[in-house]
Amino acid sequence: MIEVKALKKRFKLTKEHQQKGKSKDVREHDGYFHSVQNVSFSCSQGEVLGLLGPNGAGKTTTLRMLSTALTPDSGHIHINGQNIVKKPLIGRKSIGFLSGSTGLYGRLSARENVEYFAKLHGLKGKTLKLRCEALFDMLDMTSFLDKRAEHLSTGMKQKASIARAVVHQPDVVVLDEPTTGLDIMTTQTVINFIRGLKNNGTPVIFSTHHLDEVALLCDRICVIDKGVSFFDDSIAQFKAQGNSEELNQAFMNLLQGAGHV
Ligand SMILES: Nc1ncnc2c1ncn2[C@@H]1O[C@H](COP(=O)(O)OP(=O)(O)OP(=O)(O)O)[C@@H](O)[C@H]1O
Repeated sequence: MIEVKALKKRFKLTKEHQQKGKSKDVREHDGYFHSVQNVSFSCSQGEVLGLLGPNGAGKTTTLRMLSTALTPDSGHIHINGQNIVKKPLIGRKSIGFLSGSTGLYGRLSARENVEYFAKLHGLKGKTLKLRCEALFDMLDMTSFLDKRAEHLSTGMKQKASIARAVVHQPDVVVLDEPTTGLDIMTTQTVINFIRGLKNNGTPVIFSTHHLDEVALLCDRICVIDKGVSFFDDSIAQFKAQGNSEELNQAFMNLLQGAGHV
């Protein structure tokens, strides 16, 4: 289980970043951009949580704190009771993180990339081979395993990046917009893969702008805007914010209710 409480992260503003005039974001003050101001949510065994919010809401900044790439200014992130803000090494072992950038080594093949990260996580021998082969199969990667990463298509790179992120069988999987830019077939493979993680009991948190994927996968929803989470509840409660099964309406109603549009 992962519990996130009252996360905050601000960035020091350089002269180039400072905006002038009325269009200035309310989060820009005191020489800082307060990207994440108060974000809380939780996700238990076997649940999938969708992190929703308009562009610039603070989703990626939040997920980068979960991955330990960024240190929160304040707040807590507990995985199975361990505070990973205080113990980032435990966090790195416990979380599988897919970021927006692929992070693959261009000169290594897809197979070599995944096996390399498996070795970094201490896997070896038959265990490493079996784990990698299982992932290659689940993500339908066999046709391009020996191609260099720099020559792979967007979808192939994304599959290799996902395999790389989860090769160590992390306790929690965090995916930043995992299907952005993918074709229909590849999107379906990724959706099936997330379902497989859920069925194995792994909590999955993913950010997305695609509400059709939310309807297919999510048990819980967290909505954030302007760096603040103002909804963290079940998919049933999320749907209840609209008049029908139409999730777009629920999303817009929530943003309007919170005074964000
Ligand atoms: N290093 C930084 N310095 C200054 N501002 C930053 C920095 N990183 C992020 N921000 C700002 O924080 C805000 C939140 O960005 P973030 O990437 O987390 O949003 P997002 O919800 O993931 O957006 P999108 O849906 O467009 O990907 C943005 O306004 C962004 O410009």
